[in-house]
Amino acid sequence: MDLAVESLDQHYGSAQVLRNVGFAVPQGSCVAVLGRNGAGKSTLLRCLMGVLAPTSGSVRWGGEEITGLPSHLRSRKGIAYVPQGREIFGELSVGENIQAAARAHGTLKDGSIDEAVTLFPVLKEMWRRPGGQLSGGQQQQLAFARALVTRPKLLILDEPTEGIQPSIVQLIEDTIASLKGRMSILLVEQYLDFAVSLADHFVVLSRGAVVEHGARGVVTREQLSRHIAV
Ligand SMILES: Nc1ncnc2c1ncn2[C@@H]1O[C@H](COP(=O)(O)OP(=O)(O)OP(=O)(O)O)[C@@H](O)[C@H]1O
Repeated sequence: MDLAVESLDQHYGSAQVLRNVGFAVPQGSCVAVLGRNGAGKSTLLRCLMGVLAPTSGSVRWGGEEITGLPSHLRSRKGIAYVPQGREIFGELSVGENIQAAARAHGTLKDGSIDEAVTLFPVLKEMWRRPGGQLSGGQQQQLAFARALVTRPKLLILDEPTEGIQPSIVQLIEDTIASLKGRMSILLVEQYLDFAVSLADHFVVLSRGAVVEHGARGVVTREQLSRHIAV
């Protein structure tokens, strides 16, 4: 299933934050959305997940219009979201965090939890520990596991390297690489090297507008970094 975003506009009050944004995530591909702080990346993802209603424009998933669909129905349709800051339940244990996600998606007893924990063995070791006591990297792995137990067709990742120590960045990169092809991935990043090593296609946002886009091998690193470097 393809995700197609067309002519998306978003305002916060009188401030326009997204301007005529359009791009696609073809089935099985990995698309990176790049841009500086404040470029509108998180706002775009909130519109894609139904957390915010765009002022205008459309989002289609497998050809179906989902622009007005609430978040929980988007996730039912196979779209999973790992938000910036991860938003895990700090009071709940690692196991409870993962089980709650699987229960909500009806995948509690179909092996999805074992599959997700196999990817992140540290979560097995920390199973009874409150999520709030994990390190940033461990919380990121927990957030990934929570998304993966829903067996998504599209995984949306908002800055997965933010606040993560270098050794875990490599693990997250390897994990995303291993998921490529099994599901579509929409990766929002500020860290160019990370995005370049994973994505097939790049979309660069600046002040809410798409200022560059292109496939790996077509768009150059200079074109990508021009709008990202401070
Ligand atoms: N709730 C809000 N109300 C008003 N303005 C907002 C709100 N959320 C974000 N903004 C503004 O919208 C613009 C885009 O913010 P957004 O968080 O989408 O950017 P971003 O590219 O994700 O940045 P970052 O990398 O810092 O997360 C910024 O100027 C920001 O200050």
